Amino acid sequence: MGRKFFVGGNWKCNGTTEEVKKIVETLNAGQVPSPDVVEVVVSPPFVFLPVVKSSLRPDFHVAAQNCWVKKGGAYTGEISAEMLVNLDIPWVILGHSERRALLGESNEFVGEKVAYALSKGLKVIACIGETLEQREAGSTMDVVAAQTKAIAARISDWTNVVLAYEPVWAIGTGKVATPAQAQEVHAELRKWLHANVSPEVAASTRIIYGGSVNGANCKELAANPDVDGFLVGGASLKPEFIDIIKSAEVKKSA
Ligand SMILES: O=C(CO)COP(=O)(O)O
Repeated sequence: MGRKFFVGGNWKCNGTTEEVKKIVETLNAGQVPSPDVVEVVVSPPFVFLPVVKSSLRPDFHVAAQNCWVKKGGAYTGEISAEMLVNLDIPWVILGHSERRALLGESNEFVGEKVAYALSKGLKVIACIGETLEQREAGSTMDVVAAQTKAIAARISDWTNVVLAYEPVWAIGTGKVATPAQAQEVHAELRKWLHANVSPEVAASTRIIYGGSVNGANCKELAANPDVDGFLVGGASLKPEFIDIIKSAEVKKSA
């Protein structure tokens, strides 16, 4: 079936020139499995994309953390998909919960962004996930299905999409989902894709987990059959990101 393990590092709104240089040096020196085994994508803030792209090892790739919903123009402060393509930035993260919550990005808006970015040739890490209140109310699957549906309704080709399940209550809290909790939602999402998109898309789309992933908990999470990798926040700024990349080995021996 061949869903290649995927590890993304979301640096969020962090870093100085000096810190970025250090992180890249650490990444470049890290011993990791070959690109046949794991796909690694790091996502610095926009302003550092060119320097990271030009100094990063060639087997790792870069992603932007957002892009505008349509063709660029009079949208002060925005960065367009066209610009990312122009700079040869292959990936973009869209729909992160921080943007959904703090900047009011709706399911529909995120769906439109995903469709536009794909139409320009970008690959997309599309983020979904429930809040603690939603989980406690028992509506986790309804929430992530609605978020996924808003994307599915606007795209027909899932080849360049990675779906990142990031429960909001696990992001930056140190409160990681248990392997069973992650597996349960990933399996349900795959079922949803099977029923609502196609069996092929369900089988081939990578569903990665994000939320307090670190060097200590990654192997246990990676061992789950429907966990195809990670989107890492805080730990992606630290040397332990290399250990998280190495957790791809768990799949090889599975
Ligand atoms: O939001 C995340 C990645 O996009 C996860 O963040 P943390 O790994 O810091 O919890």
